[in-house]
Amino acid sequence: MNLLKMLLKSSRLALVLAVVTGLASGASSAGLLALTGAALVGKAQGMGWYFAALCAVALLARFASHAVLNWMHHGLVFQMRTELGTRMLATPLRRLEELGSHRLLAALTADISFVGAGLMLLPQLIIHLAILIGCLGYMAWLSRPLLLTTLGFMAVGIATYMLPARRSLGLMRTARELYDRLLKHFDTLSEGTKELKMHRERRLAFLREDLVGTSASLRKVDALSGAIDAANSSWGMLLFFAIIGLLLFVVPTFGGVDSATLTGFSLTILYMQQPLDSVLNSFHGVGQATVALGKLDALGLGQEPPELQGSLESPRAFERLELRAITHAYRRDHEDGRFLLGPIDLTLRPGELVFLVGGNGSGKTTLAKLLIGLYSPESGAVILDGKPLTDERDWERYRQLFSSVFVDFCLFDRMLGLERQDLAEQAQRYLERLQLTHKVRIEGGALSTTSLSQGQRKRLALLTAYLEDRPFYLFDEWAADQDPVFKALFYEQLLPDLKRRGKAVLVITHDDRYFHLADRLLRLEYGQLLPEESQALRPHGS
Ligand SMILES: Nc1ncnc2c1ncn2[C@@H]1O[C@H](COP(=O)(O)OP(=O)(O)OP(=O)(O)O)[C@@H](O)[C@H]1O
Repeated sequence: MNLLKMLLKSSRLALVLAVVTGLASGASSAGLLALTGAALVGKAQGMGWYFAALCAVALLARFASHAVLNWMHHGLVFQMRTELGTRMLATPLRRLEELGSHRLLAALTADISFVGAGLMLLPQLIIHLAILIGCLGYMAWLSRPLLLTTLGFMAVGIATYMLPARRSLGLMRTARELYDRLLKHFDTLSEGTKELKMHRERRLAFLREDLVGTSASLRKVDALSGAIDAANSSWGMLLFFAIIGLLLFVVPTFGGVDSATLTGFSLTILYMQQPLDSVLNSFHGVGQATVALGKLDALGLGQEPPELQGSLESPRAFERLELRAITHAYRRDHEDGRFLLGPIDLTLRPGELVFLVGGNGSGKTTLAKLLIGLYSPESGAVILDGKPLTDERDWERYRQLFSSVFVDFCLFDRMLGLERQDLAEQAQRYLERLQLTHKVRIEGGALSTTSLSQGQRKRLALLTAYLEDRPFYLFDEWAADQDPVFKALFYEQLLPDLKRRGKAVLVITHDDRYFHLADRLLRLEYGQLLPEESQALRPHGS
């Protein structure tokens, strides 16, 4: 039902067109069949032109119906891909992290294609059901008692079909869960290639227990569900031939039915074979699409709120940014493992160079994500220039204040969204400053390469941040991969330059030999911000 609603919502006109042309195709084929039947018993003299005209209508209608269906299918897949991508980006980061990339990938690939294929089946299902109803009407006109016999057989067929079909649907759900697990293994396969290659036992265990194990379970479940559907479809066809057998071999022995009626009945039933076969076979595809749609719903993706529609002017500066008693907790199954950050009170201003330090797992990155609006605080408030952020429009504008480079940064090979007159010259200047001119060129707003060492890639991420030219810069252990010379350049020249330009800069770092360069040193311990240390107490040199 969900599928039908979705289809009606997204392409009502195309659906109507597909059904109308499909019905015209079915009706003209039925007309051809009726004429053939009449001709066989010598009742269609002089109707050759009707036959030719019906052939032309059947051809055109069939072509139009398939063309509309094809166009509709690709339109729907396009629409789903676009909508899903947009909705993923409108979903809170925390939710996306909880889902994991494998589930998102499964949705973007498998679910979209199953839903697309299932939606394609629906118009055909409607057309074929209409043709079947039309045939039943014709049969009622030929002989009511024979129709009742046929309907009796059909009722047995439907009843015996439903039970295995439900089992098959259950198996499809299991298969879909297994597919999620398989994609997680694929993730491991690509991310852990080095570790798997270097350790034979680990590799064999991974292949045997994870990849092959899940893959084999999936094959078993898929094959069983396919076999049930095939058996079901064959059972339906068997009943169908049983009806023909009954008409041809049993009914004549009772007498009372003329040969014209029997011929008409048999031909109609033969004509029903194709739509009936198609209806029976489509249950598998519709079942898969229903399961996929359920998975897409279960992702719980967000929608772009209405307040974000239309133009949105980004703030170019701020005076004072306050975090007031903000908290964040990572929820886990066991409360023992729960990490709570905050409540945190913090005020930051332009022109300040602030270092955020603390042990591994003390909450620095979490605080950074809260600060720049990637996570929403569970309690407390973020106040920008005296005004607390309330709706999504406030938060979206707020996020435009920041340029950030996280540890797991993404390097875009094009300067997306950075159209400016002097972009190329500026980028060239920064490339020189970052000592990358011998490696990378900017060509038509794109980087000539991103295949570089990790330290060089981080410098390119810094280049993008420079070009964004926003009022607040956040670096999460940026210098960790830099050589000592460039590390010194970063702390002693690049950061002070940003400060001189009036930028607020927050640097997450473990490099204690540079702590003395910060205006303020914030220290986190087990999710709590310690009282700020005075300049005199800071380590100077390691
Ligand atoms: N995605 C997540 N899901 C659940 N818990 C998380 C997640 N990310 C972090 N945590 C937990 O939150 C705590 C703080 O993590 P966070 O990454 O903020 O620490 P950090 O101070 O930046 O550490 P490091 O110096 O190692 O980068 C950790 O104890 C970690 O277990």
